Parts: sequence; C-alpha cells; structure tokens
Amino acid sequence: MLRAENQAIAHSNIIKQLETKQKTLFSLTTPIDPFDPVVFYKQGTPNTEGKRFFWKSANEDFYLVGVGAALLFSNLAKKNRFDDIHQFWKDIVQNAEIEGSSIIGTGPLLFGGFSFDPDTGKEQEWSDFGDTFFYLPKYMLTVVNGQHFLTFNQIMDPAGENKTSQYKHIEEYMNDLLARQSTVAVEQVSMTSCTEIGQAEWVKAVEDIVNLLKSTDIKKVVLARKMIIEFTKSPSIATVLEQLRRNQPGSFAFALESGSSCFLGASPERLVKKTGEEVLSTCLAGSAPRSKDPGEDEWLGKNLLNDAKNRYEHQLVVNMIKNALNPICTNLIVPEEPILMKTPAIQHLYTPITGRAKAGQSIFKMVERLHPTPALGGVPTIEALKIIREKEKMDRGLYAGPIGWTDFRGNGEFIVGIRSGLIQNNNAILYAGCGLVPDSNPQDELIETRIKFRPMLHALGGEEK
Ligand SMILES: C=C(O[C@H]1C=CC=C(C(=O)O)[C@@H]1O)C(=O)O
Ligand SMILES: [Mg+2]
Repeated sequence: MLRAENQAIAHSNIIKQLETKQKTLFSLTTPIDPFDPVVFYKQGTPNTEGKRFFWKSANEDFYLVGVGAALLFSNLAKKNRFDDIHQFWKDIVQNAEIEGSSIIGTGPLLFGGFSFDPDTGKEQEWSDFGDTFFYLPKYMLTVVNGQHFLTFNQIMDPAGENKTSQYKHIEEYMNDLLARQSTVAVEQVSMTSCTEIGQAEWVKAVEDIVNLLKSTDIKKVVLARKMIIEFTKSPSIATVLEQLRRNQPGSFAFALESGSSCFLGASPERLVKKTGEEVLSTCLAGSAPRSKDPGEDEWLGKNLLNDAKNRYEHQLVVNMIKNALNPICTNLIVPEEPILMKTPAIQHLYTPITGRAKAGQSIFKMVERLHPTPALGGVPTIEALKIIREKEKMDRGLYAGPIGWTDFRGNGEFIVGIRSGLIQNNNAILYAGCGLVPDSNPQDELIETRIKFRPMLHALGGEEK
C-alpha cells in the first residue's frame, strides 16, 4: 500500500486531468434491496482493503459506507488545506455526469478528515494519513430511513468507456456483494497489554498548565493523552463498528481506513452540519460521570449544570462558535443555557447553535472557521495550540480533528474525532483529552480522561461501555 503522500502523487495526475477536463467523473446511483452497512464495510471487495470509510449519524438511521477509492485526495500542503479541498471538489463536480441521485448523501461524495494540527511534530503511527485525507469512494452504500442506495463513481475519459459497460459493472458488483452478504460475527480478540502512557508526566503537565492559566491571560487549554493496547491478533474493525453503533446510539460511529491503519470511534460532538442553507453546530464541553443509580445520575447531571468550573469551560466554546458563525450566517440562534447530553459512560453540557448560511458559504469554509473549537484546542486558540504542542508531546493525528463528508450539492456534516482510536495490525492507540481552566483539579481531569477511553475500550472487548 502506498504511503499517503505517494498515493497523493499517484492521484495528482488524475486531478490534473480532471481540472483540464481530459477526464470526467461519472456517478451512478441506484436503489437496492436492504443491505447491512457493517457487512457492506466488512465485505468490500478484495481490492478495496485499506480504502474504506464508515459513518453512522447520531440518533438517526443514516449511514454512509465507502469501499474502494475512485479518487484519493491526500494533499501535502498544510496551508489553505480547507480551500484546496473545496476548490478541488468544486472542479470535479462541475463537470461530472451524475445519474440517479435524488437523496442527500447519494451521488458523488467526499468522506475524510483533517488532522487536528498540521504544524505539530509528526509521528510514524499517523503516516498512512495526510493532514487532509478524503476519499471519493468507488462504491458507496447510503442508508436513509430504511431506504438503501448504491452509488458507483468512476473517473472516465469523456469519450471513453460507454455507460452500458458501467451499468453492467455495477450490476455485477452488486450481485456479487448480495450473494456474499453474511452477518457480522462478533470476533473476540484478547488484550495482552493495556497501558496508559506517561500518566504521571501528564498530571504534572496539567498542574503546570493550570498554574499558567492562573497567572496569565490564557483562559483554557485542552490536554490529551493516550492508551496503548496490544492484542493477540488484529481486532476486527467490523466487530468494533458493530459494538459502537449498538452501544453508543447517541454518538456518531465513524471509521476512516488507509492501508493497515484505521481511525475510528463514537464521537458525541458534531462540529457542523449543513443541509441546504440550514446550519447546525453543537457546543459540547463540561463533563461529569454517569451513575447506574438513577437518583445519583440525576444529581450528577444537576450538579454539572450548576458547576461554575464546567459552565465556564463550556461557555468559552459557545462564545467562540457564535463568533465564528456570526459573519457567515443569518438568524443565528444561541440558547441562553446548556442542557445535558448523556452517553453511557459520561454526561456533558450541550448547546446547539442554529442559523442560515449566507450565499456562497461552503461546509469546508465553516469547518475552517470553527476548527479547533475550545472544546478541543483552547482560548486563545494560537497560544493554546503552542502549549499543546509543547506539553502533550504526542501527534494527535486525526484525533480531535474534523471528520465527515460533503455531497455534490453542498450538504454535509463534520464531527470531531474524539472517543476514538487508531487500530494498526495487533495494536490500538486510544486518545482522550479534557478542557483545563484555572479551577481544574488534575486528579479530576485524569479521571475524566479515563472515562473517555471507555467507549473504544468496551468496543475492543474491555471494560463496561
Ligand atoms: C477532548 C475531549 O472531549 C471534549 C468534548 C466534550 C467534553 C470535554 C471536556 O469536558 O473536557 C472536551 O472538551 C475528548 O473526549 O477527548
Ligand atoms: Mg472537561
């Protein structure tokens, strides 16, 4: 499998040919009989290994599953990465031949992610991904409220292969896939080791940062850490996805695969959703544990809603998102008070912000203005990023970065890649962070990050969800 940058070179010729109209995108969407999205991901076809993605929306029967790459965009440039991919996508779509797509999430669609911080030191574990990494899938299953569609994308010579051969190709692919449809057996793998890396150093870094926040104008820094797990054999991505979608219904289950690496998780945090001109962004920051005892769980939630430290941690996110969207949206509605979002292991303060996009505002432009929110970076952003680079001593890669999709009509949705992990062969690296403010208690923040490891740990066969 080519490393990401080689793949980008491999595809740059096609991109040039697309931009000069020597080639064009042909996209065919057809309704199909029901097909399980996790099985579709698992089965792919032999030559689509290492080029797949999976997306399930929170609280919604909406899936996007891509196998194979009609095109990979993994650019090398760090600067203007949001504009680059926006322009690239606009060029491809404007000359495309698109048939059969009438539903949002079908037809030509890019799926992928942006690294959290392109200016951080790179580590080997993320070498299969670029700072911008998006697939135009060869085959994509879309599930919308119980309806199933298959989209087939092909970069063609304009005067090239006739469409009949394309129709025949997709029919053969589908028949083959339907003939092989199986169920997802939950394959158990056993963990041989599970290590929270550098806990003591991390707590010391938290203490240093909290002291800095108490003595400077820096208001907040989100600091993350990692857990490394070794297994007897490589965990099944399909099994992990099955566990995540089953046990974390209120979160976005996602996976982005490249080569022998797969970044996946169940994120409760939407960065932005654009449906036509409707815009929704959600502020998620401020946390408390859950309890199996309903009375205690209710008390923990009420306490969170009235806790000064968490309300401050949350309000910094609301302020930033409001200021980021104001110039590019009208009718912005920002609730006065947060509500609770409860997931199995943890509960958060949650504020949804809605508005209408002004003309010409793409979802990539919105992602650029929002990322990183203070739920993942800090306030002020630039100073917080400098402290994260210095104190975290790790390459976040796609962790906490924008992960999501946009279709050819300008709709799309991005989450931030938290409650997540990177699975490579027999190893997994889990990532978890927390918002540090002057009133943070290092031990409480250590416990909070330990709770945030749980969704992935449980999906990998570990402790309770
Ligand atoms: C940075 C993470 O969580 C963020 C999202 C929700 C609550 C957060 C908190 O209370 O610290 C964090 O801002 C993570 O899960 O790794
Ligand atoms: Mg917190």
